[in-house]
Amino acid sequence: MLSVRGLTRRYGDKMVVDHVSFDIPAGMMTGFVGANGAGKTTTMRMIMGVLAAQEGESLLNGVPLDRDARSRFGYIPEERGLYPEQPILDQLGYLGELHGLSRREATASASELLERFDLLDRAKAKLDSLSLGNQQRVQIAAALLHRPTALILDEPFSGLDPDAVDSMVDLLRERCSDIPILFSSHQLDLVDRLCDHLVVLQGGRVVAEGDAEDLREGGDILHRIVTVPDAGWLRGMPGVQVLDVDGASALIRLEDPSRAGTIAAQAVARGELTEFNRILPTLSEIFREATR
Ligand SMILES: Nc1ncnc2c1ncn2[C@@H]1O[C@H](COP(=O)(O)OP(=O)(O)OP(=O)(O)O)[C@@H](O)[C@H]1O
Repeated sequence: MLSVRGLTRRYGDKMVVDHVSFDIPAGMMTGFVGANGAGKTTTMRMIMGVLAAQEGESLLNGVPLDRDARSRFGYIPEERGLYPEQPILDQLGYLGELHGLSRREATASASELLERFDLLDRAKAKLDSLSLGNQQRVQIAAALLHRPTALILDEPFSGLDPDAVDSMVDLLRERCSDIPILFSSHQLDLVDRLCDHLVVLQGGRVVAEGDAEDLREGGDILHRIVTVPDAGWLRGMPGVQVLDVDGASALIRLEDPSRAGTIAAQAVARGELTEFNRILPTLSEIFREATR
């Protein structure tokens, strides 16, 4: 588990990251979301040590990160960081060496990843001769080639088409299933689909954090109820807020969710109850609620 404890950064008088603490559990994809300027990139830079924290620290399994521990991480920085005008395989080989691999190991690992992305025949090409999506794949290859102990990925999916996102996620799940992964994103549909754990930042502070299922269970739970012939009777029920009725089907919010059984029993007594489902909020809805 990677943990962030009290990380703080000001620029002049402006507090940009304000005593931020959260966990990035191993074996999970942790989504890091927040509006532009919320402080995600600044936090990730402090975790990676490329920007000094003014207060606080980051720890891996309880041990504060030092240069050595960070050199085993994989990082995609916001500004990317590969050289546009240099051949791809040369760069990856050099980077692998920086991460402690021999040149031969680095080249073998880079070639394997490039092959996986169907880019091996472009290994000698300059990075900027590739499409943006393929450049992004090379960035991912650079983050993965030394079998990292944790991944810090700043907007790794931006600019990728849906198939490319899927193949990237398959690769992450396959090769990094037991390490902490933190990725920032503005694509809430992706966050909904990919996250096992979520951290929501607003104005430099954590406003929601937790496992996806716990957050959803603790959010605004609705019920879809279908009663034949008509669900209109629910409107008069105390403790039931009817959000929408369409003939036999209604979307309701219960003031006291533990009364769901009573409502279901009344529906049965009145006629035919054909459906009664809990509808958990999506992570996008949790994000919107937390940042309202
Ligand atoms: N070097 C700097 N000097 C002054 N202010 C800075 C500096 N770097 C970042 N900031 C400010 O810190 C705030 C947080 O920026 P940061 O890039 O961390 O946010 P973010 O959540 O990653 O945003 P985005 O989603 O747009 O990438 C912003 O208001 C930004 O203008």
